[in-house]
Amino acid sequence: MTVDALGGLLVEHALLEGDFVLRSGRRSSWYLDKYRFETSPDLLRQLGDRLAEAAREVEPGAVRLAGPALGAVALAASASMASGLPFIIVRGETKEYGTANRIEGPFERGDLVCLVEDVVTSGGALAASVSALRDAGLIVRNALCVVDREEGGSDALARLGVRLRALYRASDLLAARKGAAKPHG
Ligand SMILES: O=P(O)(O)OC[C@H]1O[C@H](OP(=O)(O)OP(=O)(O)O)[C@H](O)[C@@H]1O
Ligand SMILES: O=C(O)c1cc(=O)[nH]c(=O)[nH]1
Repeated sequence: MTVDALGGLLVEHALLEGDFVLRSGRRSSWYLDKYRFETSPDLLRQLGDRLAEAAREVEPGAVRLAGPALGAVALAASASMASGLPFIIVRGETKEYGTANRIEGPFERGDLVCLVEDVVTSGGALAASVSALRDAGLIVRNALCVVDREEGGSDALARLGVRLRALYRASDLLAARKGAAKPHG
């Protein structure tokens, strides 16, 4: 499948129009519902293949992928299967019982990881994951996402010393949507 064809399927399956409050508190007239593409086995496989390829390019020395919960876990799992790299899961909050982990899955201090995210808007969610990973002694220099909404996330991450590579820019997806977005609700 070509990059453009996969982008078209993301729009077809997941682009919603309406009035949405985003994680950052901003409002938007559109929303890319990642769970609509991550729950499709064909799309998940295709995205995992592309994220694995991108991880090899941007961080060839990575020994693990890292997926922030919840949305990026399926993507990290798919990219892990495609690349053979193990992955870890970054919780939003430390678990309050059992292992009391913030980061799930085995790792060693000093491991170089490549972050995998679904959608980046302000970069706030990824910045929190970068802090959690660095606090645990992991090295993070690169992050991948499926869609960069181009609303400051890349610059915010750059200020933390993390480069963001997106499979798709929102402006390209929106330009190609040709009325494919679904009304929400
Ligand atoms: O770049 P930001 O401004 O931080 O916004 C993007 C983040 O917000 C969404 O997560 P959401 O809060 O929907 O969490 P979920 O993965 O738990 O569903 C999205 O999946 C990113 O993680
Ligand atoms: O910024 C967000 O919260 C956000 C935007 C978007 O398009 N999709 C999503 O899952 N989250």
